[in-house]
Amino acid sequence: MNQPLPYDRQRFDAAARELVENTRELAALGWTPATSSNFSLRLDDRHAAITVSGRDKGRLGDGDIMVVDFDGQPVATTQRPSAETLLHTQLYRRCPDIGCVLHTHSRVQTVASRLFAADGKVPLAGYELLKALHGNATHEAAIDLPVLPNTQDMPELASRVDRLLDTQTLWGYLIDGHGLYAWGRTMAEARRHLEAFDFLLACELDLRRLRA
Ligand SMILES: CSCCC(=O)C(=O)COP(=O)(O)O
Ligand SMILES: [Zn+2]
Repeated sequence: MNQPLPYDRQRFDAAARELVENTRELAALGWTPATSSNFSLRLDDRHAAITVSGRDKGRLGDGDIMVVDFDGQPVATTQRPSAETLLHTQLYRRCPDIGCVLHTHSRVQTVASRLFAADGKVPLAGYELLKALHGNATHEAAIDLPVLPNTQDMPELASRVDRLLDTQTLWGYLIDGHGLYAWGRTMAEARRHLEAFDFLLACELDLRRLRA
C-alpha cells in the first residue's frame, strides 16, 4: 500500500505547473544557460516544490519538479533535488512570508557579480525601477545588492546569507561568477524582483562602459 503523502498533492501539481511555465519563460530570455539555474515554490510550512538537479531548464516537464523538506531532503521520491536546494529552503525556513525563490545565471548577472565582487555589493540608487522591490515607495530608495563569494559548500553559503538577513531586509543577492538569487511572497513578486535586479545591473554595466 502507498503511504499517504505528507504534503497536499493538488497544491504540488499547481506549483509544478507554475514552476514549469515560469522556468520556460526565463530560459527563453537566455537566463538559464547549460542546465544552470533552479526554481522553487513553498507548498506549506515544511515543504517546497523545486527543480530536479541537472535538467535543461528550457525543456522542463511536470516530472522535473519534486518535493523537498526544509532540511533539503527529498520527500516521497528518489529524484535528486537542485544542488543548491539549501539556498532555497533556508529562506522558507527562516521567513514564513517567502513563497518563491528564483535563481538564474544571466550574462548580465554573471558579469556584474565579477565586476563588483571585490566590493562585496552593488550599490543601486537613483532608479525609478527600485520601486519594483517590495517596500520601496520612491526612486529615492538606495539599496546594496550583496555579492557573496562562490563556493560549492552550500552550508557555508547559507550561513553567509543568514548573517546578512540578521541585519537587513533583502530580496536578493549575487554570487561571484555564478548568478543571482531573488525571492518574493509569490511567483509574480519573485519574478518582478528578479527582473528588476537584472535590469538595474544591466544599467550599471552600461554606465561603466559609457564612462570608461
Ligand atoms: C551547470 S550549472 C552548475 C550548477 C548551478 O549553478 C545551477 O544553478 C544548477 O544546478 P541544479 O543542480 O539546480 O541543476
Ligand atoms: Zn547556480
